[in-house]
Amino acid sequence: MSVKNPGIDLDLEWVSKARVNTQAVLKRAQQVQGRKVAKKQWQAAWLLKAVTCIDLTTLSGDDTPSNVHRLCMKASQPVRRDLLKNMDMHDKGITTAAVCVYPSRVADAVKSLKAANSSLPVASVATGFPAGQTPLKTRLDEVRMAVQDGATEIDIVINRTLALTGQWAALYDEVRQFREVCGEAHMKTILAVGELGTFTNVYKASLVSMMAGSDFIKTSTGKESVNATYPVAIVMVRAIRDYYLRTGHKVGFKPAGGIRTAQEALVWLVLMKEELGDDWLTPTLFRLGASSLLADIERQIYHYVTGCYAAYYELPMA
Ligand SMILES: O=C[C@H](O)COP(=O)(O)O
Repeated sequence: MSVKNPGIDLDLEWVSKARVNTQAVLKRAQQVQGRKVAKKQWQAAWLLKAVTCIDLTTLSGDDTPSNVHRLCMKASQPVRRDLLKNMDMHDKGITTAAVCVYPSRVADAVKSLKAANSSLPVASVATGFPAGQTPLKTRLDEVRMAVQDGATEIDIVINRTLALTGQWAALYDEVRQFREVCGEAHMKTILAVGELGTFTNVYKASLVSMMAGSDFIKTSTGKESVNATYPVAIVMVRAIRDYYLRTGHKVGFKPAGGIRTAQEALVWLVLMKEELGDDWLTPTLFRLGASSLLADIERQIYHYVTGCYAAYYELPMA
């Protein structure tokens, strides 16, 4: 990743004046979902593009060095080589964008990738993921530990209590502190939109997180009951656009949570292209956070190449 957002001073006037037109957002989301996505070889190309934007994730209580190792191997070779060869894409270095794990598993992921000679980034969730309900000192220490263990991307969660009670200055200060302890690591800020109540709150939390120096804003942890939805994405990408127009800083977007099908991945790409343009169609500014999306994408690519569907056991880790 090379794009970095230095952030700006908190502009509370901008935040307090923000309003979102719910009906317009819902209408726009419906339009995007209804778009015809590219067919045949174009669709296969778009699916490969989606693969390169995935943060391949495991965030489970039963994660171990061995399943993290498997995840890393899959991230390094996400689509079967024979399928890529058939599409003449076998020497293009196609990998996922990163692997994403809990802080305690960062060292395992770094070790596995190093042993495989892979330079794939390791992202760590942090700051009391998923609820963010631990003391600030603990949350800051967690970021420090993940960075020390080799994570070069940190997915922090915001303090929803501050957002829900309108304490935007306090939220800005916390995110700023996380930014500092991230150092050179890229920071993705998870808003947990399913717990923010209103679109206006989502827009304000997006703005404050960007002002505080987030390199990406991310919808969800995958653990809330409502995760990445298209309407909420419209609100967030428009906040990204407004922030860019006002400051000149490009901030990335990461929908995450419940994204499971190739079809959904294509809709997310269309949404990015139409709302933010081609600059946001690369892993530097767009990620799909997902634990099980890759299986369906690989299956659709298999179908494109062979004309029939693979059983899941025919595709490793599918
Ligand atoms: O950050 C990524 C999410 O936790 C993944 O959610 P998922 O398991 O629903 O794909």
